Amino acid sequence: MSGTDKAPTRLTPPADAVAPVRHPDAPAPGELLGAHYGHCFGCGPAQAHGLQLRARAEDGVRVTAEFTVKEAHQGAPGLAHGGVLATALDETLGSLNWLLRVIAVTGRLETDFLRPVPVGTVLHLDAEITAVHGRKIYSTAVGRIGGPGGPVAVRADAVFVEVKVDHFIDNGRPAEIQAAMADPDQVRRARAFEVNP
Ligand SMILES: CCCCCCCC/C=C\CCCCCCCC(=O)SCCNC(=O)CCNC(=O)[C@H](O)C(C)(C)COP(=O)(O)OP(=O)(O)OC[C@H]1O[C@@H](n2cnc3c(N)ncnc32)[C@H](O)[C@@H]1OP(=O)(O)O
Repeated sequence: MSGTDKAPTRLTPPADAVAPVRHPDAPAPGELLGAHYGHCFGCGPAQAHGLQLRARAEDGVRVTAEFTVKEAHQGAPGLAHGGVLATALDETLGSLNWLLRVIAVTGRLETDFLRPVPVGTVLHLDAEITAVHGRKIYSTAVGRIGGPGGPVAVRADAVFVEVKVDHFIDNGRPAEIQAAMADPDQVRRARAFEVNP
């Protein structure tokens, strides 16, 4: 049965969930994670109107990230679109899985929008993994405005589900998959994931 056939309402880890373990080869605290894919709408440098979010490893299983809201990201005049803000949270939460050396996709993402976020604002994101249960990775994030210690504008809780690289090969478009496989860095990463489950 696929995830879409179930009632995926739980964001609270089960009682037998375990604490996340930072992989020994995870990027050092302070290190930029870099884009996982050049054309990613969340982090890719090749996406002119994308978020171009930059995430940085922190201690433990935590990342911080910044996203500058641009004109292309508006919903209401002069304000960030809620879906774009959800994307920033999704991307930041997704980047956490690098610290476990696990490939995972978003299963569930629950977002609270607490304050409007004007164009030109730098959104300061802070995310951490809270628990792991089998293939499920539970995480939480906040986005602040006016500085890393500013008021919380958005927050989210999520469940990511671990997948194999076949998830992308089987479901992605052949042209993009072939291009990604031709990128030596991408292949290196995919291999690293395969040998470091
Ligand atoms: C060769 C080329 C190179 C490639 C290199 C790739 C490297 C890339 C690196 C990193 C990429 C990350 C990309 C980041 C982008 C930002 C993050 C996104 O936006 S990701 C896109 C949005 N998300 C999706 O498109 C998921 C679509 N959904 C699915 O594919 C499936 O539904 C999936 C994989 C999530 C689950 O399907 P199942 O058949 O594999 O597994 P089942 O058995 O259904 O679930 C496993 C466990 O997870 C729970 N689960 C499943 N769905 C859930 C949900 N929605 N909420 C809560 N729990 C859920 C289930 O209850 C089950 O739990 P129990 O083991 O029984 O305890």
